[in-house]
Amino acid sequence: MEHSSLQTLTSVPPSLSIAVLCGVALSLWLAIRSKAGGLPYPPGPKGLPFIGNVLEVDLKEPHITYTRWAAQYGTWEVIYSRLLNQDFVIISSEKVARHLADQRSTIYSDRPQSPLYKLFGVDRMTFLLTYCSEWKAHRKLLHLSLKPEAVDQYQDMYLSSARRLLGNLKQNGTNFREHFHLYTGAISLELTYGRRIEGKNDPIISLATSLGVILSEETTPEKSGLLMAFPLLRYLPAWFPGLGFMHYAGPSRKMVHTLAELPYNTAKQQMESGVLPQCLVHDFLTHGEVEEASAKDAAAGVYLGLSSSIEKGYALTQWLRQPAAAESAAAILETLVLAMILYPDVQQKVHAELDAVLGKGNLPTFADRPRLPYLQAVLFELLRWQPVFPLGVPHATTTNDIYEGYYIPKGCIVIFNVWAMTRNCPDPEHFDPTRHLTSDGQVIPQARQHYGIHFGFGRRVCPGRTFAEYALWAAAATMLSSLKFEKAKDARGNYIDIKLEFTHGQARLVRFLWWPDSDLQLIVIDRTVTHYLSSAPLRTGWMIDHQTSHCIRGLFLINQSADAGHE
Ligand code: HEM
Repeated sequence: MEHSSLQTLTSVPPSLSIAVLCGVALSLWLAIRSKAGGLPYPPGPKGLPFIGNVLEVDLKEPHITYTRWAAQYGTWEVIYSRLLNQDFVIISSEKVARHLADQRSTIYSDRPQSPLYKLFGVDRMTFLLTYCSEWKAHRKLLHLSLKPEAVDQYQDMYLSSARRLLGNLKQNGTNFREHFHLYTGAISLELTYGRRIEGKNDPIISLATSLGVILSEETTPEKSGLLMAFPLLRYLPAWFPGLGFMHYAGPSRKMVHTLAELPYNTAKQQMESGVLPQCLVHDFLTHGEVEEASAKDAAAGVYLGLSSSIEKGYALTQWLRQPAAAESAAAILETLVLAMILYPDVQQKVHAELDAVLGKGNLPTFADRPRLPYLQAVLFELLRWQPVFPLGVPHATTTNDIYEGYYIPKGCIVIFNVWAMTRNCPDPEHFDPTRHLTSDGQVIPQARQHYGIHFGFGRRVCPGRTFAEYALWAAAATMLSSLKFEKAKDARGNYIDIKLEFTHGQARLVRFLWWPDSDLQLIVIDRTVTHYLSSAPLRTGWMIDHQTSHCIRGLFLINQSADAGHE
């Protein structure tokens, strides 16, 4: 009997067996897709059995795929998709995002997890924690120092750091990206531990940078996927083929531990001796009523993301999906420079506003901020034009949910499609600050609320938003009060076109501007210096613009023949 059924099976033509298998797979797939008492998942692309929509997502620019889906599936602003075994909902409407994240915050405030977090020792960082009591303790602490009234106290710190940034740019514009990272990193470090750094050779920063390199090179979403698909692999030795990255797990854990302990303990000793300046750890020790371990981790979570990005460029933060303080703010400053070069009329208006309010050549203070609405609108427009987190930072659901008759399962990854939310306006690719202004040039009241989408949703919303806004404003106002950015010119004096290109972090969350290092791309002009002193030593890279009599310094190596021509 057995034999005959086997014979029957083997005698079936192969094409029929494949058809039967596909049929079974399809019914399984359809069964999976209509869960929870027959309620359907939100609309979305059908996808293939088992692998789901993996092949349909443009991995380089997933926000473009998701925005196309949002348009394709019409008025419904929540799209469902499945990548391998993982459910996703993609929300492309600010209203729905706020509704779910704010009003159902107990369901929508978890974070997706990876087995690599624990393996590499970063699982206790605030931004990676699940929605648990430990996370709540971190948020309580961070709120102490990052609430608007608290960050307001640091005005002098932002301004003096912005002036150092200006000095660095004037001194050596070639490394402008490094200056931006140093600026945002230094102020965040000072805010966290009250520790002033003068350069990237600070031992703590070097350690964090090395850690960032390990995490960036040895841990990738692909490796995370491997361990999630085959959890037992983590118990195999690191020499096992394909598991070489596990060699780095132990050292990484040690480095994270050192980085959480060392600066915290130093700050604590300074506190005991009465010399610790106002900072996060100062507030934690004075008012924070939580375990010391939580305080160390909460501080390290802010600090780790920032210091690693100073030199090696985004390493830690890309991989961890850390919505990093320094990295995001530095990326925004780069985009500011790009916008000023591509839209000289906008730059001219910013200069005019600054000169009218401050007087030409004077540096700003925060008292000037309310009188500079155009500059504020430029900062709002920067993030709308080129959001740093085009897909926000993913949340996950803690339980099943039903929204408008659609089923959203527990453990579903929730993507906030910030890109789509910033494209629903006329001519979205055009940089136009006046979108955020009334007809008489004042900032429209809703602009600030809409800007909030770049800092996340619900209980997970970025605790550093106000701090970031101060830091960006100080840098932008200080730089633009003195500097003018322009496209570079070739040897014949023609402007060199800039190719607008963005690149993504490994986790494809953060978009970075792509500046090919080899090209002479832009020049920075000190517009406060109108007379060139011939007695001053002529420095490589400086030249005079004879039309404006401005002193100009190339951000990249100035083309020799162009240089000679100007001199
Ligand atoms: C322009 C700069 C910044 C941008 C665009 C930004 C954006 C974000 C976003 C989108 C999130 C995720 C929110 C969500 O899950 O819905 C986030 C979380 C976070 N941000 Fe920021 N951020 C910036 C600066 C900062 C700064 C300066 C700090 C600290 C001083 C900071 C600390 C954090 C922390 C700790 C989290 C994790 C919150 C959690 O998971 O509960 N960020 N940020």
